[in-house]
Amino acid sequence: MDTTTYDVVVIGAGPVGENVADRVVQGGLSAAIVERELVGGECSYWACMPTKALLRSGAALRAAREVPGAREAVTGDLDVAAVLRRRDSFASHWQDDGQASWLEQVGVPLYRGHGRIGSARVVEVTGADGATTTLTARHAVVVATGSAALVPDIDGLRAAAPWTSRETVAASEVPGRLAIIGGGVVASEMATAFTDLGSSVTVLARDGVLHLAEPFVGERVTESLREKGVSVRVGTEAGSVKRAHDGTVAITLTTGEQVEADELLVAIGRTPNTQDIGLGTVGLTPGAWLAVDDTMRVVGEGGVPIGDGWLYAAGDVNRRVLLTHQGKYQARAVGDVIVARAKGEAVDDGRWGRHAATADERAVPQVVFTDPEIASVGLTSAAAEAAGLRIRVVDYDLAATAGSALHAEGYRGHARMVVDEDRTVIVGFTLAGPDVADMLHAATIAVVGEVPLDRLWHAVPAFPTVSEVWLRLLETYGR
Ligand SMILES: Cc1cc2nc3c(=O)[nH]c(=O)nc-3n(C[C@H](O)[C@H](O)[C@H](O)COP(=O)(O)OP(=O)(O)OC[C@H]3O[C@@H](n4cnc5c(N)ncnc54)[C@H](O)[C@@H]3O)c2cc1C
Ligand SMILES: NC(=O)c1ccc[n+]([C@@H]2O[C@H](COP(=O)([O-])OP(=O)(O)OC[C@H]3O[C@@H](n4cnc5c(N)ncnc54)[C@H](O)[C@@H]3O)[C@@H](O)[C@H]2O)c1
Repeated sequence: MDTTTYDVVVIGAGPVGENVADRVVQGGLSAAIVERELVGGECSYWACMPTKALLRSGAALRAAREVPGAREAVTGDLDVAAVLRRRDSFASHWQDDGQASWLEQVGVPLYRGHGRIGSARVVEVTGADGATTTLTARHAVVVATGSAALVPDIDGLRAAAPWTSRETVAASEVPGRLAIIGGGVVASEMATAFTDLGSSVTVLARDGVLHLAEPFVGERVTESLREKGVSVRVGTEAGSVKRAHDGTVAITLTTGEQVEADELLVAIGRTPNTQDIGLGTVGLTPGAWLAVDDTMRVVGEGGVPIGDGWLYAAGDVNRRVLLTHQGKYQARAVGDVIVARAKGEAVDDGRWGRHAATADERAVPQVVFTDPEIASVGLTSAAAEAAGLRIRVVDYDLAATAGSALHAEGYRGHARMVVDEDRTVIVGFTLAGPDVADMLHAATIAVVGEVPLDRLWHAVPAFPTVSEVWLRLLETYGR
């Protein structure tokens, strides 16, 4: 048995683990990383990148069809094989050499195998050959093991071999009929992608489509999916599932109705990858999400850090925000705080401090790549009210901007800004419309910077762009 010591040991080389290790090394400490599957994690091979590659061709074709002049040049439909090839290339053909060599370049040794906490500051790595390597951390162990698709206990579901996001994103063929359980982000994006690719899609959205967003979001995405021929069944729940010998999947709803499909995607949320990482050795429950303090130290009962604070958790596994960019933001804070503590430097963990992931609470940006695109940051009006803020909601029709008319014929879109009336700052912003994704960062800056509306009047949007909606929202609010 081989034993090696580093300042920091990171379990999981997804986008978050990679960034923690890099940050630690940039801070002058040594770090090793453990990965049981592919360096790059879910995001690179089965999530962010390949899903967006699947969606982009359909969006580009729609965009061309909405502009006279370009429309006439479009003579056919999507080339499905070419879309899948592009997806394969964005998933690096499920090979991680590129990301593994990046680790080498930044000076982070990679241990391939399954990592488990053996005791305080000790990680046991079991390789594919069954051999175990023991890694000891002088300062910290960081759990960045991410999450996996949650498969509910529906009668017959597991036996029917449903697709999770992984099989869907990596599909080599487009099913004729695709049923989806769930109405969240994965369900909405995959319903859009597979409809574009030619599947006949049914969405079983128990709680509605994107129901946690501003209400106009779910309405517009549902309307657009239905216009494309998707059967969106809101308020319906699967009671049982059975796959016949010919491969057909029959989903019996709790109402007794039946939906048939060739494949069934289950997209009802995530479960943490903590079942088998040795949590029992530190008094935590295997399979649980890891609760953390403001500097991402894992805490047990009563919010007290484990041991002397040597165990950290970042990314999906701590359940704060299940998004790559936000996990990487946590990774930067975690890497820096571990270095600061190791060197005996001051820890800056106050609100908006260098070592705290404050934006996780009130300023999370997200883009959902549906048609229309949804871009949001901060609190929805409902969440702001629930948080006890005195708010004013300001709405504007994106189609009423000069830029939108130029952008596409029949442009449909909407913007909402949620203003905290006591401080006259924006606490939430949501956009729905074609190509709104890249307009989001302006809103994120306004929310994080807590820029007073009076000052925003001096941020003049260029004419004629869709971003002129900023001026229109201020005018609607009044000066
Ligand atoms: C279909 C889909 C689409 C998405 N699209 C987006 C998007 O467009 N934008 C966005 O921001 N987010 C998106 N997300 C979310 C994003 O994928 C996650 O938030 C992100 O991958 C989390 O990163 P992570 O490093 O915490 O975990 P992961 O990416 O899950 O990486 C964890 C790594 O740890 C490894 N691991 C686990 N256990 C062990 C162990 N015991 N030993 C060794 N290694 C281990 C895993 O193999 C994995 O490589 C999407 C998610 C899904 C499912
Ligand atoms: N573009 C992006 O940013 C992007 C894209 C895809 C995924 N993601 C991330 O991946 C995570 C997982 O996505 P997701 O769509 O699986 O989860 P989600 O939490 O977004 O949505 C889950 C949906 O399933 C429904 N649901 C829950 N339990 C159910 C049940 N038993 N039966 C029927 N419906 C049920 C919920 O009402 C909800 O609509 C998200 O948290 C998201 O942050 C992000």
